[in-house]
Amino acid sequence: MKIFSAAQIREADAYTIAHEPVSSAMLMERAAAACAGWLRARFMADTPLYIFCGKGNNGGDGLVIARLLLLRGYNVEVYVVHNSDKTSADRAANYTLLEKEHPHLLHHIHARHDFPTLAPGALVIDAIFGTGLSRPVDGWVAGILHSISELKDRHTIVAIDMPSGVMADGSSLHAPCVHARYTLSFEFYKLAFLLPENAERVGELHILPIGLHPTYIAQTTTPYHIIDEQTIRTIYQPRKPFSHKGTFGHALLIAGSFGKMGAAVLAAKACLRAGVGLLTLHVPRCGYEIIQSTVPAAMCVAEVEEQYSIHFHEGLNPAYKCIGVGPGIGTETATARSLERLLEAVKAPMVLDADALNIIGTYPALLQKVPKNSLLTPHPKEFERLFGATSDDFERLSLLGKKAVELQLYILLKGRYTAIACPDGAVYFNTTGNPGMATGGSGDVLTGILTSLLAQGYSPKAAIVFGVWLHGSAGDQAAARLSEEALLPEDIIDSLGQVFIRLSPDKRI
Ligand SMILES: NC(=O)C1=CN([C@@H]2O[C@H](COP(=O)(O)OP(=O)(O)OC[C@H]3O[C@@H](n4cnc5c(N)ncnc54)[C@H](O)[C@@H]3O)[C@@H](O)[C@H]2O)[C@@H](O)CC1
Ligand SMILES: Nc1ncnc2c1ncn2[C@@H]1O[C@H](COP(=O)(O)OP(=O)(O)O)[C@@H](O)[C@H]1O
Ligand SMILES: [K+]
Repeated sequence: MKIFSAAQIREADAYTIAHEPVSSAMLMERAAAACAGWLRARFMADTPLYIFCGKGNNGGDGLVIARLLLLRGYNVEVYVVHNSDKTSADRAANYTLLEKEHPHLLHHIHARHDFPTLAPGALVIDAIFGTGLSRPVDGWVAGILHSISELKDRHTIVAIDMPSGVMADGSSLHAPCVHARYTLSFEFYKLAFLLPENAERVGELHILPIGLHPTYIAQTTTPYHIIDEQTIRTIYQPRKPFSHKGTFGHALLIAGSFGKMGAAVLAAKACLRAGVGLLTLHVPRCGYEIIQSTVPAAMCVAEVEEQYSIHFHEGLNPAYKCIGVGPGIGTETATARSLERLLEAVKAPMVLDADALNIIGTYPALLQKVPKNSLLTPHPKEFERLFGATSDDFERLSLLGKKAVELQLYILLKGRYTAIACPDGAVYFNTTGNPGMATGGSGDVLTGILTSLLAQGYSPKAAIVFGVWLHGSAGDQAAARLSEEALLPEDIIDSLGQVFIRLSPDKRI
């Protein structure tokens, strides 16, 4: 699913109007009807309802929502926020319509002191600004956005298309914005919704389809995409009946150290459950018995010492299809040296996570030695250690994309919506997963999955997109069974099977 900019959304709008028997007024009616339907399904008609409308088309949507809900007997008051002397034609037409039928329900806000006192338990609709916002809101209108946000603990705030004040394509980190409980947005995710800085503003997001033209959507390019299950189904390769363990590759995981062998166990189990044919673990001496007894399906090569030997790469088995390195390896100098030798010796794409990334953060010259098309999986702190601090999430997203292209690596940035930047400039956002996965070890599971998929022959892009989606989906299955609170990384691993079954309809029981 594509993520379009505000300008492209306007073009999609215009294209739809030009190529379908639908006018801009009808499109507004459609958008508002989708919102009114959503509201009717959740709120009773006697809920006190206050709709704040701006002077652009977002305000137009608010006026149509008011008219449609009045027809259903809702208890509506409309407040026009006079942010500008100008207005859009469709908004003006809908204002006239409402004024003719319900003049007593229309109120006007020209200054902050015009803000009303609300009845208890009210539903507040924010239709002041949508995708047309060009710069941060200031002056008394900013005060109105504050007044609405201040209501959030006592009233339910629903934003139409965007929480007012949030810009679709740029940071509004320090700008005044409405903090909504729900955002009902039309047709597309906006980039702003996917970044942590807007989490408290967007609240629970619902994307409502309004039938924008499929040809425009298919023809228009954008670097930003949402990973959807349809795409995953085209990536997933079901096993063929005559396949054997050699078909699914031999992976090597270099993970664990004294006190952190759990990371190696989790990555190994995830690697096996994600379908690898053969798995070898390379661990320090202390890890040998642990791996042999907890992951019997894996082979184990142990160092004679407690640290990683700088020569171990000389014994690398050429049969390894993919090497995953990092979870729990520590950042000792000897380990850093052995990582350097490994990066120099390996030519095929690898998976680098956790301490492998922390070591590279300390010795940045190592970045140039990482094999092209490798997968790097930093969380935000690791990302900062690798590439430096940024002042907002948009700047960080842009740095992520720039580094992936410059270094010809796949770099993901973990989070609620993990962003995967590709060497070709594309960025994929993952929407699966839940806060139950915010627990130590979840990332080790992801490393195991990615190493497994690369070893099985998935291309680096397919492996990272599929792997991140799979990890989040398994986390969702596990949370549905156990709750988010009780979820452990092992449960993500145990749920991988259910996700594979979902992807292969003929295997459903
Ligand atoms: N294709 C779509 O997605 C559709 C979009 N529609 C609605 O149309 C909206 C976009 O409408 P518009 O382009 O008219 O834009 P908006 O209504 O989002 O904003 C325009 C208004 O904001 C004012 N404004 C802009 N920046 C400002 C600032 N920094 N401070 C104060 N005032 C500022 C302008 O003067 C104007 O009054 C969407 O968000 C959506 O709600 C729907 O009506 C129909 C279909
Ligand atoms: N709130 C959340 N919503 C969705 N996914 C999450 C959330 N919190 C964490 N995750 C996922 O869990 C994983 C945590 O990885 P990481 O921080 O590296 O953990 P660790 O290093 O402890 O193993 C990431 O893949 C991340 O995307
Ligand atoms: K809005």
